[in-house]
Amino acid sequence: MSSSTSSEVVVRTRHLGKAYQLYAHRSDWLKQVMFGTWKTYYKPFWVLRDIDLDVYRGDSIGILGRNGCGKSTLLQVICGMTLPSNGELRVTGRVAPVLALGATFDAELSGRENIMIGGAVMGLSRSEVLEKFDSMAEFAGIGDYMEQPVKHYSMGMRTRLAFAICAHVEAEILVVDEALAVGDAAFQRKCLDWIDSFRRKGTLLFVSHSPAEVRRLCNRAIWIEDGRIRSQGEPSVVIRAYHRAMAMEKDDIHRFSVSE
Ligand SMILES: Nc1ncnc2c1ncn2[C@@H]1O[C@H](COP(=O)(O)OP(=O)(O)OP(=O)(O)O)[C@@H](O)[C@H]1O
Repeated sequence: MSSSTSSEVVVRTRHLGKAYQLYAHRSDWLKQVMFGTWKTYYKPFWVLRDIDLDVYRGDSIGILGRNGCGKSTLLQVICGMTLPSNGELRVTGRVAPVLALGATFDAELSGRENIMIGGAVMGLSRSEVLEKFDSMAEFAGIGDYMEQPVKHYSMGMRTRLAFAICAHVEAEILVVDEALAVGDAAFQRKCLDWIDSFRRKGTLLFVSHSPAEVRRLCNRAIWIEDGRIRSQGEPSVVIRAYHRAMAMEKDDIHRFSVSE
């Protein structure tokens, strides 16, 4: 636990694992639905294994790891978007998941209508959403597109809308999964400034491929490899270990291709 955080654990996982069901043929899915009680028609693909994690109130945790190692899945499990396959999970407090919220937008509805629904999903009353609407619209900064169906939005505009809602729901835990990667420089700056102020009062879980961002915003880093926590602790220490492993791997690949 960092000295800047409290002793209250807001996210606790023990031996948490997540497996997806992989089917060799499409028809196997239907067979599983119909005859799954007697026979299994899929192979489990373990994406997370044995995750033991304590997140303290006030922590800002940066999650690192190569593509496909399980970072997003871990956040999705913590947000309640997908269920763990085994182990324990306890989350205390309102969670605002930026990318996950964007993924639930109804593409046929306008930005304004999605704000009304998204705000309600995040626990705001109708009058609270109406009261905060102008401020959300200003944060999103998408102008007249607020009245257009979301299906006409770019990825960056969807993320702006999702971030604007999350920034107004007074969540205790903010989950940012590479959401900044799709924003332009001005929006990234705005979000980073907002995250910077949020982390002074809330708890942050932040997936990023930018070590500089993790160093600046986080008091702890977690490096995930092949679905397991490989290392966690002070960001600069974890980042150094992660980079060293990446560099050694690059050297191995280089040696292999030279000796071929
Ligand atoms: N619904 C799903 N069904 C089957 N496999 C899945 C599903 N969602 C994710 N996966 C697999 O789980 C693994 C972990 O995915 P995840 O998105 O958590 O990785 P990540 O570390 O966030 O990667 P990235 O840095 O590329 O975003 C990947 O191999 C991915 O293909």
